[in-house]
Amino acid sequence: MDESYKTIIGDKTSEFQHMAGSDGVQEPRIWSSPEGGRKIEIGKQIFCNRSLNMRNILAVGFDMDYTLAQYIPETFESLAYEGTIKKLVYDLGYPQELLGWSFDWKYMVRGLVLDKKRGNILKMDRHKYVKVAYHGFQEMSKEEKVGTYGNTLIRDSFDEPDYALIDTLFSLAEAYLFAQLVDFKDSNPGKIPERADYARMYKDVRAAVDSCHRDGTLKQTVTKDPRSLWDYTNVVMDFLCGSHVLDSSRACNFDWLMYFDIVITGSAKPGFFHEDNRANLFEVEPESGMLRNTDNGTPMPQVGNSSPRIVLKKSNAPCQIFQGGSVGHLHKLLSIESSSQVLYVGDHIYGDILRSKKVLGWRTMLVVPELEREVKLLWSLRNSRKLLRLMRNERDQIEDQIHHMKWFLKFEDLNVDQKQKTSDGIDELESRRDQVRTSHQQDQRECHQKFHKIWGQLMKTGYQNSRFAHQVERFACLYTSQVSNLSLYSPYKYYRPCEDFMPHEFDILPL
Ligand SMILES: Nc1nc2c(ncn2[C@@H]2O[C@H](COP(=O)(O)O)[C@@H](O)[C@H]2O)c(=O)[nH]1
Ligand SMILES: [Mg+2]
Repeated sequence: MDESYKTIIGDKTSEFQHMAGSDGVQEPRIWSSPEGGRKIEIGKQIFCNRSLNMRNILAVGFDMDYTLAQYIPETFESLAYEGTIKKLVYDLGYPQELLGWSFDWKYMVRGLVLDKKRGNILKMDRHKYVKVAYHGFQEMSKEEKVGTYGNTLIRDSFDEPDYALIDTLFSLAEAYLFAQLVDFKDSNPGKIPERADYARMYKDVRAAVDSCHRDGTLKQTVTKDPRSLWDYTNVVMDFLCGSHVLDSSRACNFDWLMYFDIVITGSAKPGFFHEDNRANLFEVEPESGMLRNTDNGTPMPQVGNSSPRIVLKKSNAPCQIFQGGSVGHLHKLLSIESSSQVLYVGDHIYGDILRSKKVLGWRTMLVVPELEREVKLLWSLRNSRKLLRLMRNERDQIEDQIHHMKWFLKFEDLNVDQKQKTSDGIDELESRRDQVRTSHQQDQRECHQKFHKIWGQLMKTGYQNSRFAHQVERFACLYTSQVSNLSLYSPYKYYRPCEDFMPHEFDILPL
């Protein structure tokens, strides 16, 4: 395999290697080493929204893509972008000049919402107020934004089918391409295929991206000619857990299976999480990738074939590999009695976290790779943020003073001199308030731009939590920047959330 393919998946799993050396000798795990229990650097900490005692967890499940395997977006998402453009041009009649376009992988971020009909890209707060809005790449004025989204009645929609949520890193390329097409259509209306309004363009992009995922455009670049989803999983996991070589022609030794009891590929989440999902469960024969039928999770022995259960060379621990099925099968295979005994770790707030929490009541951990940079920046900007808070308080105090003086002027029986003095005082205060307000806005904007030049801090919009942060808070029991951070904590860790604060408590309890 071409060496350049190696850069598609990041090696964020170095801690895994402390579990078993390449010679198979067990090395001390971080949590049982003397280093365990020390202060963990902020970018690698696990943050807790809901108490979770790991002693009560019987099974920990891991999603693979963008959870265990951190694809590098500048290469992996560029593949999706280029593949999508080719499909738009060659299959859907979009103009050839799209082939010369390029992808700025840093432009879009998770948590954004696409307004398909209007061609807008939005960032909103937890109350679904639109705080940042662009038409294509053109920033919308405050008036346009309020005119379009200010109506409180439409605020609780912002969901499919008219809106698309950018909630996985897989969606960055399609969001960027949508913005490019909106700009292109606005300045070249005749060049876009007939009847393609913004919503149609979105649909075309979505269909083309979907097809890139289905027809192997992406997976074939990660590993040449994967014969099945199992084959692909095997190559990626083999790379992550030891070999660091993405080579499907190399004979895999399946060593990575020693870390797992069960592997399921092609689970078709989020449908997998519905117990009434009657999807068939097949057992996978690891060497050949052949599927065997099972009877509700119990493999059905086949005449003339050996059992597909792998007995691992090193640990003698069996690991079973399946394709399809649903959560009922999984619970049965693992002898799970209560769904609160399962912790599931994933990167997709909707497909992994929200569905498994809402439908099943599994405990959840969200992997947010962006978090590492975000918390480090927060830390370095802590003094500026304190100053911002002080400026905001000063602005509020001046504003209150102005209001009082205005009422005084209006309702009290004042002589000419008193009236003049009060008016002058109001003028002075108004000019001071304007100064403070302007510098506060400027400094606040600059602070946000340090996180992202367009969209600001991932978890905030202004002073409010972003919609994305709100979802994380509601549905992820735990969240962290990468899976391997788990190895920095004891497997018996009792994760406890920090104290909740209501606005009335802030001035009473020092933070
Ligand atoms: N058919 C589509 N498949 C997609 C799309 N976006 C991602 N994917 C595939 O899903 C899995 C990753 O999901 P995960 O929850 O298991 O991490 C991987 O196989 C992707 O190729 C899509 O738009 N359409
Ligand atoms: Mg994933």
